[in-house]
Amino acid sequence: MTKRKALISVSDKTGLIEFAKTLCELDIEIVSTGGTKQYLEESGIKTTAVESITGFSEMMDGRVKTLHPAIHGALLARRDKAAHLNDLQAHNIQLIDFVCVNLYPFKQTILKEGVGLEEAIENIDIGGPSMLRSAAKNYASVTVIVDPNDYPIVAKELLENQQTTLETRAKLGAKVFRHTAAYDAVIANYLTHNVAEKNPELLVLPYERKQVLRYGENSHQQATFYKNVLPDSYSIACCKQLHGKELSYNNIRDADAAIRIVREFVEPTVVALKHMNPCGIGTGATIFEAYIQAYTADPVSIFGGIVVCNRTVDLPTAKKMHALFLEIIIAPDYTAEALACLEQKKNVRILKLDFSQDKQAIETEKTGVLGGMLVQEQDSLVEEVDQWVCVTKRKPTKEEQQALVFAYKAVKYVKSNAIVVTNATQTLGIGAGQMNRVGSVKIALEQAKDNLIGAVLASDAFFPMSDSVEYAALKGIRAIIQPGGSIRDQESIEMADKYGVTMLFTNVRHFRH
Ligand SMILES: NC(=O)c1ncn([C@@H]2O[C@H](COP(=O)(O)O)[C@@H](O)[C@H]2O)c1NC=O
Repeated sequence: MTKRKALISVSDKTGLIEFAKTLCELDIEIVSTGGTKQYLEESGIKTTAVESITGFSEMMDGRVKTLHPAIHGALLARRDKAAHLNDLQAHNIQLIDFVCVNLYPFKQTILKEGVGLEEAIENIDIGGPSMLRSAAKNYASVTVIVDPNDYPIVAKELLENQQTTLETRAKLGAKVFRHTAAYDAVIANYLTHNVAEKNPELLVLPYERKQVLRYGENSHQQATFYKNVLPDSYSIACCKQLHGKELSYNNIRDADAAIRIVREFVEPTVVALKHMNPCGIGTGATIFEAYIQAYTADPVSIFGGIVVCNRTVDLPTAKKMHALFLEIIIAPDYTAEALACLEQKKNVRILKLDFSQDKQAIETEKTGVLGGMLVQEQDSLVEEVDQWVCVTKRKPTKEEQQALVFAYKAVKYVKSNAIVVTNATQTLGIGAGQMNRVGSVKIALEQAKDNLIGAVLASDAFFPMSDSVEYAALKGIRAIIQPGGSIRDQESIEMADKYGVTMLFTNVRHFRH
């Protein structure tokens, strides 16, 4: 009786020797390609060269080695169809029952420094996915392994029963199509980018599971966190957790929102955030100062919130944080004493984020809608402050100008209709997500009411009417920044002039819905 055959052709050799030894123990003949054969034989594992089956030697630098009917016929033949088996016999092809293939490292190649198109193209695997797909299509009879993590389960079943179960083969087959689809998606996106195609007719998104979450937005919703297979600018997906409970769905979204804000600032900055909106943004000469600014911006809302710092957390800052209940702290690093201080609380999630990564936001923004997905560029436009126009008689003082720059950075990250009241180093009042703009103005000013000397106000979009301007002026605001663009801008300008308030137009709107 001819031995059962396993075809092994792998780039990632993890766990291979042990698995191949198990196949030998079970008297399964191993057929392999050049590099894999050499690797196995160096460990004393005897294999048959794939060339002895195809009758062709590998050619074109490995572009063609297993692409042959003797391989694909052996994998695709239905074992329950006499006609298929007759075809095999007619061509003297023997069945292959096991396939163990993983692919040329395309992703790792394109991530290397200075890799050109030619090298990338040579790392597009063709023969490997073809074998995987043939085997996976025929999972009813063929066991296919694309992930070395699956060697143990297959080995176990073979050692116990000489064969794998249909259930396992079906799972492994489905996994293959996920892997080849994701592999092709990375290639497709790379080549699409290469030809600068901005709106391709098909969107293919390779994401890998990072974490199965305990639940989603609410405890009755299932949820999973998937991350882009290609690392992008610094993000919640790249954070390393040093301490505390597992991140939840809401934690991840909030942390993401907070990280986006801190990206905007170069100087030491702390962002405190709750429910996708900042409740305090503070800057200072040191991270301690910045934290105090963010905390005092709204000492009530920060409770149970998320704090992101863009500098190493030191002991004095950690002590202040420790005095509060915070869900998550994110920073580029922590001094040993600061970490020890924060770790006294069992549950607080302490995360480290490498801020040195490229912060240019190249990843697009994707929003799910029922039945589809919207894709847009991130709102990463850098404001050109010298293009802002003062439309009122009164011009901003130097201090007001600094505060207006700070306010306009902050308002961009507040849910529309967004209004922020700030000084030059901290938010003082934040009106978020109201259905009319004057509602947000009132909320922001009510919160800032004890700190309005020298405060400025920013709006993420134009004022449709002059009522907001009047309200702000009556409360003591002396300078306002907004995009402008309403057909009734003139009314707002006149209202500002009436109260001696400065108003700048930026001509750039920053809705955040
Ligand atoms: N061209 C082919 O027919 C072909 N057949 C298998 N491969 C790949 O070659 C790699 C293994 O090659 P080797 O055993 O020679 O080191 C595997 O990642 C496998 O997916 C091929 N390479 C690329 O397409």
